[in-house]
Amino acid sequence: MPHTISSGNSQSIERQEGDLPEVPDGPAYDVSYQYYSLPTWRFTNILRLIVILDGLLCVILWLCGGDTKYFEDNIVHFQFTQSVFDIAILAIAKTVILIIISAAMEETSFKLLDTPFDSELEKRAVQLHVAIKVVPLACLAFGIVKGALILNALLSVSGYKAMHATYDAACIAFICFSLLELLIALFSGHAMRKLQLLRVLHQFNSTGQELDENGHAIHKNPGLLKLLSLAKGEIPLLLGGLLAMLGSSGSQIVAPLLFGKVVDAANKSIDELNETVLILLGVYVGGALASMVRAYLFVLAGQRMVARLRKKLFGKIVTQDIAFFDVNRTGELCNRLASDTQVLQNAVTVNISMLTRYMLQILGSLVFMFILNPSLTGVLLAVVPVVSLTAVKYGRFVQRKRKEFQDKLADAGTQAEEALSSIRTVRMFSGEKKANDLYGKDIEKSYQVGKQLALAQGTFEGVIGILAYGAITLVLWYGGKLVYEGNLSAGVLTSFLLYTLQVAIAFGLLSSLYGDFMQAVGASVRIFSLLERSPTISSENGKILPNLNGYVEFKNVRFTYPSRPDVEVLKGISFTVKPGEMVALVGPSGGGKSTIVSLIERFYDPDSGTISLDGYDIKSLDALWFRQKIAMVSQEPTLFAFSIQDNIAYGCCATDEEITEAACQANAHEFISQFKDGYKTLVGERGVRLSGGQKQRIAIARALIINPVLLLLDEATSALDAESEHLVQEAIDHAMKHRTVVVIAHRLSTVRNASKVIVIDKGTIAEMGTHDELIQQNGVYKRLILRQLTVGSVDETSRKNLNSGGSGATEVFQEPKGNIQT
Ligand SMILES: Nc1ncnc2c1ncn2[C@@H]1O[C@H](COP(=O)(O)OP(=O)(O)OP(=O)(O)O)[C@@H](O)[C@H]1O
Repeated sequence: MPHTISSGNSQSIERQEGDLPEVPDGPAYDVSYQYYSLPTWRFTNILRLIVILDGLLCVILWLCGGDTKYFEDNIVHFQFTQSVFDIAILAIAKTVILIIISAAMEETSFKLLDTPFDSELEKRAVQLHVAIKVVPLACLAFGIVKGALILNALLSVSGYKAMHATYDAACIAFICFSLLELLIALFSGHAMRKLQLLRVLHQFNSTGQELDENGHAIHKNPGLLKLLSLAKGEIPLLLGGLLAMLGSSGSQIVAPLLFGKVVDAANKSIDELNETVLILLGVYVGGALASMVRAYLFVLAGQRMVARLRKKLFGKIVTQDIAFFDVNRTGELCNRLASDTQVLQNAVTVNISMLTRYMLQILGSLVFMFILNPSLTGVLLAVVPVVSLTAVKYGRFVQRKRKEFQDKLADAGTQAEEALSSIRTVRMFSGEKKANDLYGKDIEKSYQVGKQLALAQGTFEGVIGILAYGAITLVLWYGGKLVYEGNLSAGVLTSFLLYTLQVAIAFGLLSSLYGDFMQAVGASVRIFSLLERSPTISSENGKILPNLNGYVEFKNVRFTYPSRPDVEVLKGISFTVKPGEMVALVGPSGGGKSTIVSLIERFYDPDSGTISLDGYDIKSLDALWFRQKIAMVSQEPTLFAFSIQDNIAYGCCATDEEITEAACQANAHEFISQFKDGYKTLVGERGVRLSGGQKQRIAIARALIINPVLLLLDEATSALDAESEHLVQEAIDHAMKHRTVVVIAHRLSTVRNASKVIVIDKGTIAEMGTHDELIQQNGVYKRLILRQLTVGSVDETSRKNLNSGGSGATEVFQEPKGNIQT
């Protein structure tokens, strides 16, 4: 496979296999292919910029000289000392030639870096280095001769009529620029030798991601093409929209011309006036219809694209690892789905359409203006770059301020979201004032930036207004002068002014588009980084076992949360759970019990060691199948805003009978039947509010319905009322039967019945055995139980019983409320 070695945006040189440039010393990482590029601000680009300015300036100065007749005369009756037509043509030719030579020279020098002894290349490089100096030198000589002859004619030839001042300026500009270009070209050899130092190595891994020098993936701003690739499916709609746009822009371009004709016709006859007005009306109606079709097709394409993008993006987000959700806030992710996609929709469809429309409008208007009056157009062209450069420069500043403002507003939004989503806690602690103060502070910060934004935006509009209206006034004055001198009709001046306004408005709108595109670039970086992110824990293509007994084994498992890389949470955990056993995890808070359960669910993979199910490393099993075989009932289960029936059948497809059966087993059928809509009752904010015990029982039914081989339980510590607790406990006891169970135990009755109790303390197994064995050991477990008894409601006799260490101590834990909250 040939490797592309690109030497800048415009050139690329094919290299053969084995020609890979050497990778700098550093860590070993997977580099699939690599190429070099050059920085933007380098010798050739600076030279190109100068020659383009040279060409533009000479042509503009030539166009600005005098009226149409003067302009025509100096082409048709060309005289060497009376016209700068030759200078304008030479300046354009020089621009084109120097751009071509500089590109070829850079490409040749680049190739020479990798094949330094290629004599053909060396010869070509010498020729190009000579040519890049000869061209400006020849132009300089020409300019000096012409300048000298003009000066001579001015000083000593009688009857010589001086040229228009802008023509003299064109001649002087041509000489100065040629000299400057020659001076720069003298350094071409030195600059090309420096390419070796300047070139930047780009390297990519096998998935096509660019890596930095340390081998880490770089997230780059996607290019316009990549952005457009999002709208690939909408190409027919967009093409239709573009066609319609040609029609609507065409009508806008022709309209001012007809306007002028109406003014002129009004000075001639009523018939001509009627006829011209009718044509103008026809053009306007046609344009409006085309606009309608354009708007419809573009908006439709945008809507289709954004709907597809949102589905794809959500699909990507929802399949990410749990570790991803530890570091990305839900609010931010929802924001990407809602507003980033919207920004992209606008950029890829509406903004692109606007960009094309305004460009067409500007170009078309300029062509018509040039046909109407070249010298008036020249005056306009001289001021347009000043206005547009100011607009772009200042526009960027305003854009930065706007971004800052939006960031501050987003901070305030997060604050509000946090307070409102935890409104019960806020109310419980009378935290309304505190929440209000926090939100108020953030809003105040955004307001301060908002004030600066208002000032920047106001000044921006003022400055651009002064410049734009100044330009229009200048054109008006110059056009008025031409009308006054009889060189222009009032109708043509009217058309011209309307075109000027059209160009000014289009420029203004173009500069506002810049901000939209920048916003889209930001949004697309975030969206593409999500679309291209592959979860490290793959869900599919693993082994599916025909039978599962539920034998779980942890072998020296060590684990650190990716979001907290400096703290090792599990430090070498090993234990087994045999089929049908109930193993209780107990221990002080923060010890790592929930982490063990998360690892069994394969929310995360361990850093080292293995977790196996029936002797198979769970990493080798198909995660989708595997998760169907285990179920988790947590302390505070989350129910979705669906019907009760859909909540119970969330993890599988089940018949109504199966759902009812599961609900019966979970002691939930009775209370569900009491609702007016029974199993169809909606749960959540728009539906019924369920009590903690009811939620738990629905969660148990949800777990039971998939008939899991392995049941994971986090016992509720919240105080359910006695009746509810009894019902929940009964349901749990029922669910545990004939299953392998791992339970984070908070109840003494659970640990007492457990086949094995594992005490987890600071990421290690502190003790392991049955309840009775651990009580005998007089260690962490016993201390936990004693502490519980100290704060619990068990009487003094019971504590003495326990302290005596006798197995009879277990009897005291039959207290229904006696749990071992840790
Ligand atoms: N998603 C996470 N990201 C980073 N650190 C975490 C995460 N979840 C837990 N931890 C940290 O891991 C350690 C163990 O937490 P874990 O929840 O497993 O303990 P636990 O024994 O279940 O505690 P508790 O009984 O209070 O629920 C704690 O220090 C905790 O702060």
